[in-house]
Amino acid sequence: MRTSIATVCLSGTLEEKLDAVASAGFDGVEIFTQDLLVSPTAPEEVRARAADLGLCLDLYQPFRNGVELAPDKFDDALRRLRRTAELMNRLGTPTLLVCSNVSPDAVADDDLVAEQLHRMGEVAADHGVRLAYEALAWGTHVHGHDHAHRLVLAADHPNVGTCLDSFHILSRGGDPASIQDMDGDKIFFVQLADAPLMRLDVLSWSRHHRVFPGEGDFDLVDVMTRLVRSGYSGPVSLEIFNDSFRQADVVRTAVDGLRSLRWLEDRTRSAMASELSASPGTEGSVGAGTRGTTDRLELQTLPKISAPSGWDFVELRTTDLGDTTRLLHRLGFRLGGHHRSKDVQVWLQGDVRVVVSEAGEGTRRQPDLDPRERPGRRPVAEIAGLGYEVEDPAAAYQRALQLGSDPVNRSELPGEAVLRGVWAPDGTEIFFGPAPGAGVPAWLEEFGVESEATGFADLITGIDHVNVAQKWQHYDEGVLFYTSVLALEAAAAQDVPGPSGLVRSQVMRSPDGAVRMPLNLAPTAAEQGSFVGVAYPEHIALASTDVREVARRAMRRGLEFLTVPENYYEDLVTRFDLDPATVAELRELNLLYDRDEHGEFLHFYTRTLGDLFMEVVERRGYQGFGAEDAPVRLAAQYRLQSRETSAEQRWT
Ligand SMILES: O=C(O)c1ccc(O)c(O)c1
Ligand SMILES: [Mg+2]
Repeated sequence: MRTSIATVCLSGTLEEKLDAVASAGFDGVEIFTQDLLVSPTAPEEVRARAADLGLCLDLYQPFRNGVELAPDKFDDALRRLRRTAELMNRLGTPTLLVCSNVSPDAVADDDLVAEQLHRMGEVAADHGVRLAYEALAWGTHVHGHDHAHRLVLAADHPNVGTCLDSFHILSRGGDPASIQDMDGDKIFFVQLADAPLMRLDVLSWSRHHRVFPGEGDFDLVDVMTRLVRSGYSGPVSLEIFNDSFRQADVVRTAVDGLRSLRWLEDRTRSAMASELSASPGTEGSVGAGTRGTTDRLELQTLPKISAPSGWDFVELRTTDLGDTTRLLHRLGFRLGGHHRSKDVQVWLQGDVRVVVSEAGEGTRRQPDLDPRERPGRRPVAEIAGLGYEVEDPAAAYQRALQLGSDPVNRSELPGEAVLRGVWAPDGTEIFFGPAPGAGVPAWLEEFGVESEATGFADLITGIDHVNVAQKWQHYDEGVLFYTSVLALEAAAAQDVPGPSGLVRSQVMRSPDGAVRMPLNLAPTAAEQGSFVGVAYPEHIALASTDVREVARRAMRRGLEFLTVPENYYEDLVTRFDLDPATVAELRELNLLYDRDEHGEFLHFYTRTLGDLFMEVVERRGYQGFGAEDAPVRLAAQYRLQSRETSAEQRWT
């Protein structure tokens, strides 16, 4: 499948965009007029630069208000078209996107429109270019892909075809099924965009909220399936108008974009497996289709994976080993051992394995959280890495690389277990480990752990969820990464009110719930105005069958809890009619409480250590994540942080 991306998706100058698109590995690019006209680079130079980069200039766009015109206005449209076609010849772009008319003056007469498209086709033919007519969702009269295609067929000119854009089709509830009945050779261009479902007028929705495939709610596998059946063989291009993408790092956005297309291509190939196995093709790709076209879309596949079956380990990195390991001890963890060749410890309890390493030079995960750049701040502990148990670690690693992820290099000595990992967009190191057979994982032996059984009653049994902070620039990228690289599924997003802003929260989970990761949108300290603090802290939530006993033991061992305000407990009684003894116990142990239709939820939070805190949860059938309690936590953390910050300011 030939991949392309519109320059409008990306931040920066035209020149920066071309470089990023090429370095990400796209085959081609759509040039937006706006990007060219603000550039000092001549069209011929753009063409040469693209050729040097190995990029095809697939499309030039948009040509607006050029059709569906009153006859007295059409001559000027043809004049503009000639000028545009000349420019396209200099650029070397073969196809021009012609939008349906959005003006109140647009003409509704289909015969006239077909005739105008035919005459435009003649101008295009004179210049050796093609016109791809696209129905904008907010077009005055032409806003459906079927309608646009009927007009194209009626125009009956070899240089006039259809441009399909998934956003315009799906945002109006259009049915993509009709695509498979189109002659693929009459589809001149295809643009893909996903979007979250919203109640918003289609124009605002399209111009601000499009996202890459896999980052929203549209069924693009269905669109792709229809497209394959049509026999279309041209580029599949991304056209995403998105406020965050326009501000994010151009190279990262381009990599994210190509990841979305590769993932979609693979999903489509799987969805069409039985249909396509009937047709000849090379291994891992799809050959000629039912229409007998020799070059219908070829779909590449990725190494197959299933979602992780569990957590292998979490790795904390800290500048204060004492503080961090004390926290673990207070929660009932015991030192499992020291790594035989690295300065790393492992702490164990139940099925939970926490690797603790000391932060050294160049090991910071998020540079803006570096304590050395913030003299006077508390020592930092953070989630550095997450290990997952997967069926086939080598395949999962290969797949992640094919999806454009950067490998993590961990030095290992001969004979030591190989840790295969990649960087998540949020800076976490993601490791693929084998699903455990009998006994302890191989890597644990390097810590001198021979058996995980200890004879202690482990009150903590596993990891309930891990909450990872995402920067707003990379939130959608994070969702796609965890979807495509780990096969997690995205639940609906929620907004949690906090003192420094709404925190967007979205749970990524494996189908059986063994791995659950709420992603949280993290405003950074610098973006917080007067609020000087660390970014949104992350946390590991530990599962327990008796959270009250964990809390009691932790209290005896001196754990600093995040304290819960009395107002919260009063409200609990109002909400749930709890009896006084229960509430007294919750209060004594700093426990929070929630209930849903499935059951009850008891949990507590520790105070934040650096950029990290821990939560211990007891689910009695409950299926949520304590969203009602999160604002209480955010407010308590905010108060502590501003108190600590102002104390520091007094001291410095
Ligand atoms: O928002 C627009 O105007 C616009 C322009 C060109 C397109 O291809 C499109 O899908 C939307
Ligand atoms: Mg479009």
